[in-house]
Amino acid sequence: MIELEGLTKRFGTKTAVDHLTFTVRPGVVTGFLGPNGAGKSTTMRMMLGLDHPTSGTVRIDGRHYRELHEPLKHIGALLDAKAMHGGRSAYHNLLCLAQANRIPERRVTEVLDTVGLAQVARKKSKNFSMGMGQRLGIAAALLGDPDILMFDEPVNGLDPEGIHWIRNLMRTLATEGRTIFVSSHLMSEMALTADHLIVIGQGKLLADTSMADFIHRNSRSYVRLRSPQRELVLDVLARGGFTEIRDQDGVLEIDGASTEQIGELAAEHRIVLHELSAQRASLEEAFMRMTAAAVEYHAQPQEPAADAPRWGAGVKGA
Ligand SMILES: Nc1ncnc2c1ncn2[C@@H]1O[C@H](COP(=O)(O)OP(=O)(O)OP(=O)(O)O)[C@@H](O)[C@H]1O
Repeated sequence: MIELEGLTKRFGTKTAVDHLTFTVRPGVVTGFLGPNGAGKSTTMRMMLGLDHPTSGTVRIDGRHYRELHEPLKHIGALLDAKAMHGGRSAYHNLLCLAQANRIPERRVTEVLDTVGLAQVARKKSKNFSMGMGQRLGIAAALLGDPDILMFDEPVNGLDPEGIHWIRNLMRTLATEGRTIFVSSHLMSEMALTADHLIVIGQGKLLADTSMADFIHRNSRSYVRLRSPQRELVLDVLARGGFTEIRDQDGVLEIDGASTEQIGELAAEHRIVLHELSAQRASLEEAFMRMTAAAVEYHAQPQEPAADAPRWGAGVKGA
């Protein structure tokens, strides 16, 4: 378990992390999200004792990082995969780490097997591809067989097979009862991997909730409908009190309605439907919606294109 209480970090006048209080629990994958510059890396560095908090505390299994005896056996982390010694082989890099942390040499072979680098174990790590370097960094995190694992952007540089592999690895590690804390900018990947989310913006906590709840609270859900009797549908919907409707090239998107309500209304008026489906926003849309106000560096605002959909009451684009 990782517990943060009032964790704060200032760099001069810049407050990178602002009174963060949350707990990362075992047995689930917890995703750590935030726009660029939100303070994710700084938070992770403080969790590992690499940066000192200006105020507040981080506890790893109830203790400060510096109080941990043989820390790699408690917490393993992938922060910067390039941190390895390039002139050494993968095996030698891990062996040095194992020896410095009183970890038996057999673990080196085990973790190289786990991450799929056994065949290239004797090759110098400076010749590794980005994906292989990432796997080596993950092997280092796993070396002490820790109960807590922290991964900063673990899928960086991995190909689709590698991404699938790390997703399964994280889920398996969580199933074993470990605490898994992972940051990523790849929302589609996060949606498949994480059970719980911590979201920060400008150093502050924005959400600490389950994945399902986060998407539910921050997304727009609507009913999508296609019918050859569009005019009749619009008329019936208006009379039924459904006024939040957007027309997207003949496909109607109706807010504040359920498929049951619309389906029954259509049946009552003998309307032919070619499509009727409930739509829910993706994690990416939910994230964009929640963090819009907390993005540090906005792109220059641009005039919307003439055909861009606009929102308001009534039928749009009709
Ligand atoms: N050593 C430092 N000195 C001064 N400012 C820093 C330092 N490290 C981070 N910052 C600032 O603190 C803020 C948070 O940075 P951090 O790298 O933690 O964000 P992040 O969420 O990890 O961003 P990204 O998603 O882009 O990696 C940023 O504004 C950054 O410029």
